[in-house]
Amino acid sequence: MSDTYWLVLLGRTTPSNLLDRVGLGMKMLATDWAKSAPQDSAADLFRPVGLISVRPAATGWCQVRDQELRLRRVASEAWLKAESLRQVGAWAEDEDAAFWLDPGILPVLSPAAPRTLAPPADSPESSVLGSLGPKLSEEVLVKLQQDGFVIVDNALPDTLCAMLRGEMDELLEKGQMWQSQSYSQDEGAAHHDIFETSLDFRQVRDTAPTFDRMETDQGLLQALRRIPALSELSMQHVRLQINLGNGGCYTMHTDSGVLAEDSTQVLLATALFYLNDGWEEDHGGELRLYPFPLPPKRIAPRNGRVVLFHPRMVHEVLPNFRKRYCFTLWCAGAPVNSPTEDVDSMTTFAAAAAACEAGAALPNAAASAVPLPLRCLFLPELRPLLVRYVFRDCELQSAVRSHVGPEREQMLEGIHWYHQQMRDNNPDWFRSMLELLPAAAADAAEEIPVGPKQLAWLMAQHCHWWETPGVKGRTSSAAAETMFDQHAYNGDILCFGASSLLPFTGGAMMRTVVSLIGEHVQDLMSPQAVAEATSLVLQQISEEAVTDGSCHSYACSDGWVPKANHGDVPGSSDTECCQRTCKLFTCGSGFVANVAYANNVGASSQQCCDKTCAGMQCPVGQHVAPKMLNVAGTTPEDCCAETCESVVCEPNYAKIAARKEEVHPPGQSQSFCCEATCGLHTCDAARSLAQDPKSLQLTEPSDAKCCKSTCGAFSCPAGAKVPASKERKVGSSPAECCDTLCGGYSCGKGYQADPLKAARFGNTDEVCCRRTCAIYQCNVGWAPKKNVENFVDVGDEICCQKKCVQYQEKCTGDFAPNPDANETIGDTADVCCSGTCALHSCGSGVLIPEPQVTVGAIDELCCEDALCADYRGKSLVDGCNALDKEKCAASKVELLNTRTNKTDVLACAWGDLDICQVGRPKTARLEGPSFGHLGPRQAQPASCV
Ligand SMILES: O=C(O)CCC(=O)C(=O)O
Ligand SMILES: [Fe+2]
Repeated sequence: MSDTYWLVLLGRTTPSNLLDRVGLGMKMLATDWAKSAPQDSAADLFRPVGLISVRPAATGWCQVRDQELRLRRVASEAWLKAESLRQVGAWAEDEDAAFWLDPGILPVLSPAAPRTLAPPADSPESSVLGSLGPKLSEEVLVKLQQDGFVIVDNALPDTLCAMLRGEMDELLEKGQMWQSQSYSQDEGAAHHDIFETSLDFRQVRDTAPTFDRMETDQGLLQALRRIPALSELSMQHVRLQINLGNGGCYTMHTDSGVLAEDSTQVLLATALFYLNDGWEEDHGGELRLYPFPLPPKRIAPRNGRVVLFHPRMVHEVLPNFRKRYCFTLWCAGAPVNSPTEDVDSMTTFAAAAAACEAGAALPNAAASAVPLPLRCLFLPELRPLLVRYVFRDCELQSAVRSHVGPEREQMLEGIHWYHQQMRDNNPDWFRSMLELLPAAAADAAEEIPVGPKQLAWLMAQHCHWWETPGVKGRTSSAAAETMFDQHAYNGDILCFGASSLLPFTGGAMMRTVVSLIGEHVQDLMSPQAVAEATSLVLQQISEEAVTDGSCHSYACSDGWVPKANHGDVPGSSDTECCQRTCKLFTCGSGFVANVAYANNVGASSQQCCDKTCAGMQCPVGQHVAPKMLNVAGTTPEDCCAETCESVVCEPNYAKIAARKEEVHPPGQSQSFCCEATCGLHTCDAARSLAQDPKSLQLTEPSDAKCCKSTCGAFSCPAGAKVPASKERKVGSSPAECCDTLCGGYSCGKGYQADPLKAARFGNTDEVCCRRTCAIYQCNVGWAPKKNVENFVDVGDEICCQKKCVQYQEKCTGDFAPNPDANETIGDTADVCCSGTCALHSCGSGVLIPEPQVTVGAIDELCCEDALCADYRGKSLVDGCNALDKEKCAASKVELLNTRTNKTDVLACAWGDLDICQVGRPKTARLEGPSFGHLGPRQAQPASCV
């Protein structure tokens, strides 16, 4: 295919001879276009007056030199309708004075041409998202603009990703996130395992300072503003999200809408940032985009990856099995005043297209040139509707697996109803064509003749997700308006003008399309052209039908649809010409019919039915719920319910073994899974029965199963008896029931049986026996007595004899205490005390004065000279000693009697020892004066004291 294209110039003057210079085919084409061009009036006829060959420049735009235009103008004078030229392109203001043609007006099979982008701005300093700007290259932005989405890897450095994960973890931990809901907070169903938050929730800004900075960060906005349609981007809204796994996922949805209830700030771009280190396939959680008419696209949530897309693009998150981090920047323009009309809930494509065009805020008014309902293919606002129809099964499955809670059923009913409405309210041919587009778009786009592939390709190329605002003189989309501008439209070989019908007839499906839209074509073409076109098509169709005996004229029966190449297949029966639809199929076991597939071609359970829960492998402790056995379901959440296995029975109830694997009815886990045990049974006490502790876990309680005889009914052997405490106890043996009586007990050594205790319970010496002296321990002051070993009533008096230590205090009078005898056995003064001199009889001399004071029993201690009494108490007794014999007799000595304090005068006399002595001289030795001491003195030499 050549890169050179022809611009047809229409004018009101005679055709220029310039046209002669081009080939005949091209001239005919131009003439055809001119015929179908709308005429201001009959007199004011537009004709093709010139052709300019154009070649797209590197930017994708086509440049037509001013010089060349001028040349044509000179040559053909008034041939150019300036306004229409302005409408298809823009006059550049630069000195080149070149005219730039929007690629939208080029023949539709031309390669896609990107728009020019604004030049890149300097990356903002200290931007958190600073690393992102350089990644959003021209190529990336162009791709985004065309496909409606783009994936950018390594957009954020690993260190930043780790830090952001940390802040998100902290938010979750501190209760700063809410459970995600689909649709709206009030009426939506909960998304299980997903938590979200935004900067204005609680203390999120303080806890997550890096995210806080992101709100005003220019890194992303500045790059996106290079796309003309996004040049007004002014702010971004930060949304954080953690998915805990367990299959948590987001249902299919779009992000389009307004940011806050009181504002009409419209979202213009969504940026999803992923922070999942080490993502692997079995972690799940991929994003699935529906860039219709392109087929759905799965995108792994890899660390540092950013996915940019149009908020109107339907998307979902597939079941996720690991903690998954994601944050979103929703980019919006300045607030606008007129609210967007809600076309999202409409079910008739044609009506929705009409509503779009009526809504002042919607840009694609020019699409009205295309027959309804085909117009909605070219109105990006309606893409979500088309996606919801084509991927209706996906939408239902997505809603099932992503929600929990009682609202889910209601929601599913709503979605199902919506799909049915779409089916009922739109023509079959259009719906089947819609369904062909994604597969067709996935194929290479080169092939001709024209069919759904090209239509899909046409949509993808020329109906861009974002429209270019602000092109001179225009209020709506450049691409769409150009595409459907009447001039361009009528010159477009694919847009159903008379000459464009033929290529479609190559395929039977498209022939159907053409014949069905025939009536609409009338709106666009002169009656004559329509008549020609229609007869041409019909002629060709009938020729084919007649000449080749093909299925073309065969109408399929109910439940059958034409084969893809219907017109080319020979035959005249359902089996030859048609394919069975699921409407005729009866689902096999393990499958259940789904009305949504009724019109699908198919004749197998896989094609026509949903799997029921019957084959589901439920997790441990769960089983397929009986009510789900014949119901569609693909996840354990849909299909499984708790079995008795995981139920904990209340006390005195036991699990019913046979029901372990069974699912219990909701709210009846106890009554269904558990049965009473003997723990609940009351035994018949009147029959001396009591609960058998071993039976507590037994089920089906009865006296026979749960009770045993009590000891009250048992007779113990001699010497034992049932104690009162065991009377109600279960038992029937001496060991269980009987306690020994003392009468049956043999006392140990040192003990004697106590007859008084014979009837008492006991089996110890202490309880049953009396102690004998044999084991009696005498107290201090007592010593064991002999021959009393068998005495009972033990005590010191009986078993022991006194020691002298007890007697000491009685050693008085003529006796004195004798500690030496303390340990001696005895209880008399003779044995225990010391005798004093009072008890002594002197052999010579006389007893000393106060003899009880002195312990002793010999003369030396107890006796003194009889004269001692005279001398006692006298002093200076030696006053005679120095005198000689003569003086002696004449001398006297005065003695002081200290007791009486009287002085005695005593004569000296010559004594036997030839010394002068006082009085009657004696041999007794007189010690110095020492009188008056008290207390016993023992072993003192006898002296006069
Ligand atoms: O988690 C994702 O990948 C997408 C989340 C999303 O679509 C949303 O929050 O609107
Ligand atoms: Fe979303």
